[in-house]
Amino acid sequence: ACGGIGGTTGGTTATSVAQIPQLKPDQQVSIVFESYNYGLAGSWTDTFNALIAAFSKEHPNIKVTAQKPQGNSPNPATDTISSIQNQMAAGTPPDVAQLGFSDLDFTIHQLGAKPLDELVGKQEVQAEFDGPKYPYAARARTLDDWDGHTYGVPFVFSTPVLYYNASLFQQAGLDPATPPTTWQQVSDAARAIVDKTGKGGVYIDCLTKTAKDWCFQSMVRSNGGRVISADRKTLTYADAPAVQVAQFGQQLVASGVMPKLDQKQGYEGFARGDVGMILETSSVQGVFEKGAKGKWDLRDAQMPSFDGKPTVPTNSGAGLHILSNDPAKQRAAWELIKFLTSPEAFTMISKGIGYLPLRTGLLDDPDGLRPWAEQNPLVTPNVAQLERMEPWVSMPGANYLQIRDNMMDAVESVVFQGKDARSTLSTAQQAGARLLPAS
Ligand SMILES: O=P(O)(O)OC[C@H](O)CO
Repeated sequence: ACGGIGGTTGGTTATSVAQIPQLKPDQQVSIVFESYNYGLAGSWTDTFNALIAAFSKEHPNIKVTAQKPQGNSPNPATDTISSIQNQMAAGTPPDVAQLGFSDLDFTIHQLGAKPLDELVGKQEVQAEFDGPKYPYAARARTLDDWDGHTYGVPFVFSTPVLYYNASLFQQAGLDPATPPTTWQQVSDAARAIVDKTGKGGVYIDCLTKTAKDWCFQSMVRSNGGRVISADRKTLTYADAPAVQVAQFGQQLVASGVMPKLDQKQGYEGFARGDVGMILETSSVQGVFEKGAKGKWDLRDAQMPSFDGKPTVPTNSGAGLHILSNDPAKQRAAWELIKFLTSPEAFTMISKGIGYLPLRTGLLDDPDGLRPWAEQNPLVTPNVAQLERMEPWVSMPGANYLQIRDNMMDAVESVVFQGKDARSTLSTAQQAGARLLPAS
């Protein structure tokens, strides 16, 4: 029987590991922590440096060496797995790593992430999620579960948020108090922005290989389909709902309201005030706030719907996983994980970067994040979507990345190069189907 969000696909799952001892008060331990949030200067790196400094103060016996994934992809979050594999081949993997939910199947079955409930015991895992004060949001706490075990602690993520430039709305004669709620309204607003201001209309950061597939999955589900069947055995991204999403993106580009930009150009352009709207992860909210400060009015809204069909927000982001085989390092890694997911840490992460505070009770507490949230309403649409969020589903098997990348390459070529949607997605899907694990 399968738990989590899908079936296992073979590999090397540990089913029984010994519970690790506590560290002695004077026991010195060094661990390596790898996070893609070290891959972008500014709000990401600053916040993570502050987090590790605060942890080191609380745990002077644990020395943390923090590093970004090896590689030079424009999106450091796409370098994580090859980085771990290279270090594993060299015999020196990091002890604790922040790995994407899209990589979960592979992380468990090929990278050998440890089942935390066996490492530290079920009760301690439960206590971590319940917290003494602010429990994890219900939709967040099981994202790294599989087959009845907890292989990671969900850490940083967002749902798809529609950020918009209220100053450009005003210049275009649009009402910034009523942002678009449907994709048709987005298209119309984008047209007005292009025509009246000469700026870009909208950038949907869900339609390229670099964006990965978290919010493409969300858009397709919001149009009544899926990219892979619920049992993760059949690819379904050449079905009508996905084809229509790709065609919609293509029309936006062809009509000149979505600029032909890659991911980095897209979010940097929006931060500069050169694009009216962007569908984006809140991981770059700090970049937008910095760009907007003193120059233009940054606001946001929930993701738009297709003609009023209910939206299905999915999550981006990553969880924290223990890869070390050494009991002392495993315990030190667990201490780091507990700290990084503490109320104190989520307060720093939400304020500094913009990711969701997964201990959502913080937002209701006058001594927690409530005063900040009242001054910073950008968090509100994201938190509302968290309540009905569905998991970002990882593709199955050892070829999962190739399956995902083939799909997103096909989507990208439809949207940005004008390829025929139906035939392009069908051809890619047939190739992807051959890469699925035999079952
Ligand atoms: O998945 P997130 O939300 O952590 O964001 C990382 C993105 O890939 C940045 O573009």
